[in-house]
Amino acid sequence: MIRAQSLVKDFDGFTALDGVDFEFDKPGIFGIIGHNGAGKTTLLKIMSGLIKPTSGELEINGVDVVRHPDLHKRTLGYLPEESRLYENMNVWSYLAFFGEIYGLSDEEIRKKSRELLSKLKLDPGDKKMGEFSKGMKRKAAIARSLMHDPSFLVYDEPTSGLDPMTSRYISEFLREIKDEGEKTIILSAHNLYQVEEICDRVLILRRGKTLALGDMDELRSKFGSVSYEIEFVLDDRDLLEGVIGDYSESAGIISATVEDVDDLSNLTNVVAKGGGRVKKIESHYPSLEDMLVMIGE
Ligand SMILES: Nc1ncnc2c1ncn2[C@@H]1O[C@H](COP(=O)(O)OP(=O)(O)OP(=O)(O)O)[C@@H](O)[C@H]1O
Repeated sequence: MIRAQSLVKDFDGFTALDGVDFEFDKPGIFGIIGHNGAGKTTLLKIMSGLIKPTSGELEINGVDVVRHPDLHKRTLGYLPEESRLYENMNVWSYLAFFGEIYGLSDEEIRKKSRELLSKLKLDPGDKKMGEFSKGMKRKAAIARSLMHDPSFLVYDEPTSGLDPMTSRYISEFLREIKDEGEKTIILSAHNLYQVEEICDRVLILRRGKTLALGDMDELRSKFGSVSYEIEFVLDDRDLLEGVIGDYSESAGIISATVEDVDDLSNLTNVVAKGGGRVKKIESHYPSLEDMLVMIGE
């Protein structure tokens, strides 16, 4: 359970977060999105106990994170936007190093490292981490964040800069963690398709303020309704007068977008009565990307 109330963060007179409130009350994935500079990393750092808010309250799983960040860190796995890896180490020593910091036994370290590298499909061979690809580095950092089996994960842009295959693999990995039903994952991302796919609840930040908060259905109803794309054939174009506005035509097929379900029904009646035929109707919901474009910088 996360409860954030009126979180404010000032950096030398610049307000990066300006009174952010939200709650997330179950295991699952909570996404934070917004344009560059919206305050995502600042919020994630506060949620990790790495920096303190200038004012406001934050409680995570019963711990007052503002006053007791160290208590919170025991159950936290944090993935920064850019992880500093130990270039000359191999990944086994790297995971062992962090395993020891977390107080794991040698046996636990070996078991956990094997399990995580296999789940993440990270096969390091005899490469040092400095020789890893970006995707391998990200996977190593994710494995490190999970060594002590934390219940709360804070991931800052887990798939940024990765190719679509690796990005997809990491999304699937996060979804599997979510399906186990024991961990809460807070992530920020610019890959909005990924956020739509895996997040249960999304916070949209704009210049440090909450612009919207909800699951995808709630956000869609806030940012606009469904529209319908229709394709049909109809010989007598005069029948369309006053029924639809703009339409385009290619190889005898007419395409139009209709915003209202009654207008759609009216149009399909006109097409049927005029001896035409509807070939396709598709519903179009606003995506998170559409929403971010709508809200502007
Ligand atoms: N330590 C700092 N000192 C001064 N200003 C800061 C500091 N950290 C962040 N900021 C400012 O706070 C604002 C929010 O930054 P933040 O990194 O949280 O944004 P973001 O949403 O994560 O951006 P991006 O998508 O580009 O990573 C920015 O204007 C940034 O310059």
